[in-house]
Amino acid sequence: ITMSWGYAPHNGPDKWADNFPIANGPRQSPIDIVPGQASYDPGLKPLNINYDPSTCMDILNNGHSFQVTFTDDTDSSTLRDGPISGVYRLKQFHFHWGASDDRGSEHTVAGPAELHLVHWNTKYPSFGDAASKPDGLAVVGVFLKAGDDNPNLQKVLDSFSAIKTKGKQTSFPGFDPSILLPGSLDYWTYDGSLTTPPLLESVTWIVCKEPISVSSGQMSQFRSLLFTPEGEAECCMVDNYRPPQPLKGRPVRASFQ
Ligand SMILES: CCCCCOc1ccc(S(N)(=O)=O)cc1
Ligand SMILES: [Zn+2]
Repeated sequence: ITMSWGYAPHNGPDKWADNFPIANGPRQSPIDIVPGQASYDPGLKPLNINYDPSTCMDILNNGHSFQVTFTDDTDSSTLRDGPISGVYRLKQFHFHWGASDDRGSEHTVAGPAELHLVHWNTKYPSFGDAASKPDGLAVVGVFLKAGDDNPNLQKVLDSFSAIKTKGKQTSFPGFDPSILLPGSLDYWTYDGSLTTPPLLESVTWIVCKEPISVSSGQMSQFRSLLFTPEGEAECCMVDNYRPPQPLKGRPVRASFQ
């Protein structure tokens, strides 16, 4: 029986190396970002993000998080510039969050949750192919900070009743994920990996300095999702984040002073 990885004591982050030895690799994510230790790189360009809402298709509970998936057969929703070269296409976005407002982000500047917008390098034929290349993926990370209600988030949360359990999916057309981005696109960047199995070391991480807000009530809605499929004993989808991994000498650059 193949191991089903998760976030519980028996199959969580401390056990992933058993089936995915790259978990102890040289460029694992997330990391603890220490603002004072990042080095400002004047050569870093501003992020160039262009999303077309018509590429937004559906929202899915995959048993680890929920994800909003985009059609990626054209260069309609793209990420360019910043620390990357070439054109990367938006594939999906998802979140990681905690059981309480004091934890849940993956990159630790910390907070109750973190948004990941996942893009793949169009020099490769597909996301799956790009995911195995050192320059294959670029993930934009945005911290969520406990505070005011975030109306831009509410549209996503309002779909949760249709995707409460693992495997449920519903159509989610016309959503523009750029409304989830903070006002400033100042960022830190470093070379890392997927933060869930298969933990492939193919991600250029681009972590925004400025958070977006989320209210405690909205965080409770995240926590109403389930890890478990319909008909199984209910297990709330919380604490679906990997703790920070060793930096192993990697430089962390800042796009701002
Ligand atoms: C080759 C199949 C890979 C399926 C998994 O895809 C992922 C996994 C993690 C992330 S994350 N938390 O690092 O943004 C992004 C995409
Ligand atoms: Zn993620």
